[in-house]
Amino acid sequence: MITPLPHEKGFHVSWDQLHRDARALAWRLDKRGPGADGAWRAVVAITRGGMAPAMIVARELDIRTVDTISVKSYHAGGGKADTQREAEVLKSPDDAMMGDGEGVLIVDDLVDTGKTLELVRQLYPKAHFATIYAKPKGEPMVDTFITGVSQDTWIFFPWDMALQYVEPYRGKD
Ligand SMILES: O=P(O)(O)OC[C@H]1O[C@H](OP(=O)(O)OP(=O)(O)O)[C@H](O)[C@@H]1O
Ligand SMILES: Nc1nc2[nH]cnc2c(=O)[nH]1
Ligand SMILES: [Mg+2]
Repeated sequence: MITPLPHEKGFHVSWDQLHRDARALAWRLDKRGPGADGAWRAVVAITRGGMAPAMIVARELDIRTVDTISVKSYHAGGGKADTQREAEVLKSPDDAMMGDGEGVLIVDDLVDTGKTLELVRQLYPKAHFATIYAKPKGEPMVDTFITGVSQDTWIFFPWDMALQYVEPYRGKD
């Protein structure tokens, strides 16, 4: 996990916005599969952030075969922001279903440095990689995305946030 602290800007995504963007991603992918009919064989979510987007994409495209891959990323040099990021697979999707990934849509919420997708791409080179959001460093790793944000932006997802009271701008003295 990269901490949000060094980031200049925050991009706050509501459930409503996420739903609309995930639908836009699904519509962009519709009939773009490798087969003659353009259908996709399966959707694979990169947990955990890819699960809600993958569910929405699978629903829009009427895909019932859904699996997950769990990737944990960490800083190789002990958690410092300037150290190399590494990634490791903790749980794999069904091997027989995946093959080399052809016809499979692999979905994540965002690509940042691209380390997570780089690892999954090595395993399933023929899969199609889709994210809702993408930062410039990670863009070469993703085939389809909806919204680009700058590298110094931290994206806040609705599952990481809660509504809370804020003091009025003109408070009592
Ligand atoms: O392009 P990268 O630099 O690899 O970063 C992108 C990944 O980081 C976040 O997941 P995280 O590993 O924090 O786990 P989570 O999905 O369980 O929140 C995000 O959901 C992406 O999967
Ligand atoms: N929530 C969240 N997780 C991330 N993991 C890597 N980059 C980000 C980001 O911008 N937001
Ligand atoms: Mg993730």
